[in-house]
Amino acid sequence: MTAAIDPNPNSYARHDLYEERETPLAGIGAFATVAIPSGTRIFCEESFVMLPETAAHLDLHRAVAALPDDKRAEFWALAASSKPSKDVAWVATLRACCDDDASGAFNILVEEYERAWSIFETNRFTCKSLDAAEPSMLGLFPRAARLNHSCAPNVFHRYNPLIRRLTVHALRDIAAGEELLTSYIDICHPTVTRRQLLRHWGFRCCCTACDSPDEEEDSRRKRMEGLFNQVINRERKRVRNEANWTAKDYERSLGVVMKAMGVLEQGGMEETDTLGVICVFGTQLAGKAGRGWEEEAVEWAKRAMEIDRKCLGEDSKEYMRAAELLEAATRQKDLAKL
Ligand SMILES: C[S@@+](CC[C@H](N)C(=O)[O-])C[C@H]1O[C@@H](n2cnc3c(N)ncnc32)[C@H](O)[C@@H]1O
Repeated sequence: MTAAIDPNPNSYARHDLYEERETPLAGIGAFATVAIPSGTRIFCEESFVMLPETAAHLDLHRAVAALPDDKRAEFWALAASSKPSKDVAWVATLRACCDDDASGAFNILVEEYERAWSIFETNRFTCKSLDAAEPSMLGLFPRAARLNHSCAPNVFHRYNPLIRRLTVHALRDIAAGEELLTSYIDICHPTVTRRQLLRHWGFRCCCTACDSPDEEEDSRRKRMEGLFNQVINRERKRVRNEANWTAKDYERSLGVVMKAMGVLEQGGMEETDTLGVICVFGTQLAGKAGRGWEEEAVEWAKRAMEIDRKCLGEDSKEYMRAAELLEAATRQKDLAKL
């Protein structure tokens, strides 16, 4: 089953659902101007700078210099909060390219390169290619760059390589006036780990999850991290050792999947990097486990499809894959191959 892809790129842009404005403590943010129902594609946009993960200061500066004037101005207006890189080899390379390095002009130039790098590090999004074997790229998206972070986000972002755009979807119903908040990191970590990861962006998160007085909030994420790792490790083991994997082994894996789903649902963490992935594993394992698990396979495939539709849209490869899984689970055929 494949979803129709809109050939008109302009129809991807939505300007009617939110506005950008200053927040009291987190610079500029994006705020809903109307009620936004769960699953709405709030906006979707092309990158204006896209570089390989291995790119460095000089590559970035070259890419920015090549932008048209309005885009270049947009780049320099973005927030710059990341700390300078420890890598300084590029300074010597830059010096070698400059005619006159005796004056203060060179220092000013270095500062400009450092600011560009800080803007890039503060605002870039990982863009995975269609082919999982291809290395990821890092992209800048001017609208998404204004989304602030929360560890209990109400929107979900993901680069969609099929339409070559970053999409932003509502994870739940959002009221007019609410700030749109995405998560810069995997939300299935305990607070102490999330704080470390968020140091990259130079702020201390005070979201409802980080500042929750409820200790259960943190222990749920610790449990989730452990269960998610268990599911992944058991899957790796199964793939290496599929011929010897017994019905008992499948049942054990499915037990961990069900526990993980329970914890995620309890915590309202219904997004595709967590619950969506778990539902796909559940469907595949139930399909391979065979007798007695058929109905679960269908239910989990439906859940995966729902979550991928909500977080990514019907034009995503994840949604299309979940639809294929549902079809196979419903027909009780070919599931073992997926
Ligand atoms: C991608 S930008 C987001 C937009 C930014 N606020 C702006 O003014 O353009 C990331 C930066 O926003 C700020 N920021 C994002 N989320 C925040 C939060 N929850 N609390 C405080 N600052 C935050 C940090 O300075 C961070 O490095």
